[in-house]
Amino acid sequence: MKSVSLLGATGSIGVQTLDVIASHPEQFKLSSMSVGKNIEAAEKIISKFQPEICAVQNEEDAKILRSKVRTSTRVVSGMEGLIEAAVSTDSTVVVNAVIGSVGLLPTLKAIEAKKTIALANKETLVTAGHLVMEQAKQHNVAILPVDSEHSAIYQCLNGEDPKRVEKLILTASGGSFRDRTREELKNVTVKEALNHPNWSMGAKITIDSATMMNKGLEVIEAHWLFSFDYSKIDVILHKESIIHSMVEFVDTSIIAHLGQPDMRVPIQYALTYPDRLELINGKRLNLWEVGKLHFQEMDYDRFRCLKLAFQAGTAGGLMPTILNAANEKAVELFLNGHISFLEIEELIERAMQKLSNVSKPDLETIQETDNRTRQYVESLLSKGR
Ligand SMILES: NC(=O)C1=CN([C@@H]2O[C@H](COP(=O)(O)OP(=O)(O)OC[C@H]3O[C@@H](n4cnc5c(N)ncnc54)[C@H](OP(=O)(O)O)[C@@H]3O)[C@@H](O)[C@H]2O)C=CC1
Ligand SMILES: CC(=O)[C@@H](O)[C@H](O)COP(=O)(O)O
Ligand SMILES: [Mn+2]
Repeated sequence: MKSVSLLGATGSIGVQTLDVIASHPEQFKLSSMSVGKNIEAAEKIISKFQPEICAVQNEEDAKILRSKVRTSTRVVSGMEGLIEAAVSTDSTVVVNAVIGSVGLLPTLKAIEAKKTIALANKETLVTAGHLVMEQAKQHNVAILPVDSEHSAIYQCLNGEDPKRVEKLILTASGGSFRDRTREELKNVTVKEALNHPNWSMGAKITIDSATMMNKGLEVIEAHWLFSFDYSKIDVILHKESIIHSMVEFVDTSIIAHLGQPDMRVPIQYALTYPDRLELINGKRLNLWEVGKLHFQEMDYDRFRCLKLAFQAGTAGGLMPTILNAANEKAVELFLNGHISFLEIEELIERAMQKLSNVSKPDLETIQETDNRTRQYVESLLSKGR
């Protein structure tokens, strides 16, 4: 029986993780969980899974939840609560499925507590990859990828000598606007941007996918997870999301990972690794039903966010922190109707130009820069750009 701590239980990855846990009750139990603001959903999850701890973002919501909970679950709140949910039970694995750089501190604390990390929260590695990987090495803790591309690469690399790897090839669906020109992107709406062709995901990552920043964040995530230089990481457009990613070797062989676009597969694999379990209600992939698979070279002028992410990753230091924080703020502004779709990349670029870089930043500098970047992006808005 594996005991699981789940951060972000009410989100897209969180709900699918609960589905995996419930589908194999003999294998998994939920020992702790966290939610943001959705306490109605939290109440239902608590009643079904009876975890020891539930962390809620705000104390006011925590008070309401405490008055409703009928189990012995302890309801805690704030960042302290989130960390408690990550470290204070007998769990051996923490699934980090919160959104944004808020996931960084609980990840670092969970590593210190020697928990295996099943990482969906890519912003954590983008904002402070060197700190997370150093900490994991120091405590001999595994970081297992949940992100579909990284889970695919992890499986393609299995047992291979990294020196024999030519390239990691991440596939990108192209998101909601893959067939539109830049001219056509000027007036797209939030509703259109939220309509991803292949995956049903949370709002922020769906917008990231439409701007191609998701792939940019994933390039940086791959750099840290697999220790490859950016010159060895490539992105290719593949609109069907059937090949989840590939690895090319020095002898020209390419190993690819294929499957249905179903996040329960990489979530479950991270929980069972190195073993596998049947995916309950999983749809098998019949390639004759798919028919053709399509591939296209990446156009970095069309997808400027991807270019910015490669620049930030290659520059290193604080640049990925700035890229990530500016993106989080800009996406929030777009989702709230304050800026247009193309202004997302503009604000990120301006933040990267304005804020200065520092190599090997410590945690405090990263947190301070994250805040300062968000404030800078906000200030551009109030100045009317
Ligand atoms: N969705 C997907 O298929 C994939 C997602 N990922 C990555 O996984 C992570 C989660 O994505 P996804 O599930 O789509 O996101 P969602 O927006 O669906 O869920 C986010 C979760 O985090 C909680 N949350 C939000 N803000 C805070 C906060 N400030 N403090 C604490 N908790 C908070 C939310 O709580 P509440 O709803 O209660 O407010 C919710 O439980 C992201 O990093 C994403 O990039 C990676 C690959 C695929
Ligand atoms: C499911 C998953 O891992 C997402 O990150 C997905 O990859 C988004 O798709 P694109 O970014 O390729 O549009
Ligand atoms: Mn992905």
